Amino acid sequence: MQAQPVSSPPQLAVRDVVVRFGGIVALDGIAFELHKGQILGLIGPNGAGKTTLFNCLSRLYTPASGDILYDGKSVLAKKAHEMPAVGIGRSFQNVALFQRMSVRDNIRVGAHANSRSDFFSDALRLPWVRRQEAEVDATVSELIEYLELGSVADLPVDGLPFGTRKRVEIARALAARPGVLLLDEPAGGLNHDEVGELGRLIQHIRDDRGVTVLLVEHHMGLVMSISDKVVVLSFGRKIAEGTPAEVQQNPDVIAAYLGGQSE
Ligand SMILES: Nc1ncnc2c1ncn2[C@@H]1O[C@H](COP(=O)(O)OP(=O)(O)OP(=O)(O)O)[C@@H](O)[C@H]1O
Repeated sequence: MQAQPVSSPPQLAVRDVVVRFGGIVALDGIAFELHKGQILGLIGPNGAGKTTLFNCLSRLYTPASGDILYDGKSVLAKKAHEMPAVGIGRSFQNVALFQRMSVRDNIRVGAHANSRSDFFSDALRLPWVRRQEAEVDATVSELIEYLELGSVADLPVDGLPFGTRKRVEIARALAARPGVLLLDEPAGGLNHDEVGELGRLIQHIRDDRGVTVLLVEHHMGLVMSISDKVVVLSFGRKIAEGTPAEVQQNPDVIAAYLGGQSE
C-alpha cells in the first residue's frame, strides 16, 4: 500500500503538545502529522522526549496543553486501555507479555481488546458470542502464520528468545487491528540480522495490512532505511522533520547528535 498524499487529512495529528515534570519541560510544543500508510521515525538523543511523547500517544501521560487527534478526533479523553479500540496499538520497549501464557493466548488478549462481551452472554454461549470467538480464533491463527510463530504457538512466552517475544508483542498489538501502530524501540536487543528482518516485517505490515507506523528508535540504520518521514526531537523541541535524506543532512540534527556524544 502507498502512503496517502499529504494533502489528505492526517490519520494522527500531534498539536503543540507540552509535557512538564516539575521544572523540566520534557515536550515543548511538539507538532507533526502522520498520514495513512506512512512509516514515521521519531528520533533524538537521550532525554529528547521520545518516550514522553510515545506515552502521550498511548495515553499513559496527559499533556499539560496541546492535543492529539486520531482521524480528526481528540483522544485525550480516552484511557490507555481504550486506545487499542480507538485504533492506536503499541509495543513496549522491554516487551510486556504475560510470561506464563502461551504465544497464542497472548495474541488472543490483543484480539479481545476489540471484542465485546458480558458475563451472561458468555455464560449462555449466545450465538453472537460463539461467532465472536470464532472471529478471534481466526485472527489469532492468521497472525501466528503471518509472523511465523507456528512452531512456538502453544509454548509459554517466558522461555522464548527475545527476538521471538518481540514478534509476539507485535502480533498482539496487530490483533486489535490498529490503524496506527506505535513501536517503542523495537530493534533494542536484536542482532544485525534480526534488525534487518524487523525492518522488512514493519514494511510488510504497512504494505499488506495498511497499518500506519510510528517508530521510536535509536537504531539509525533501521529508521533511515524504512521511514517515509523522520521527526527529530532534542531537549523537548522538534528540531527537524523531513525525509531520511533531508534529516541526515540537517546541521541542527548533526549538532544535536554530536553534542549528545560528547556529554
Ligand atoms: N517520569 C518522569 N519524571 C521526571 N522527569 C522525567 C520523567 N520522564 C522523563 N523525564 C525527563 O523528561 C525528559 C525527556 O525524557 P524521555 O525519557 O522522554 O526522553 P527520551 O528521548 O525517550 O530518552 P531515551 O532515548 O534516553 O529513552 C528528560 O529530561 C527526562 O529526564
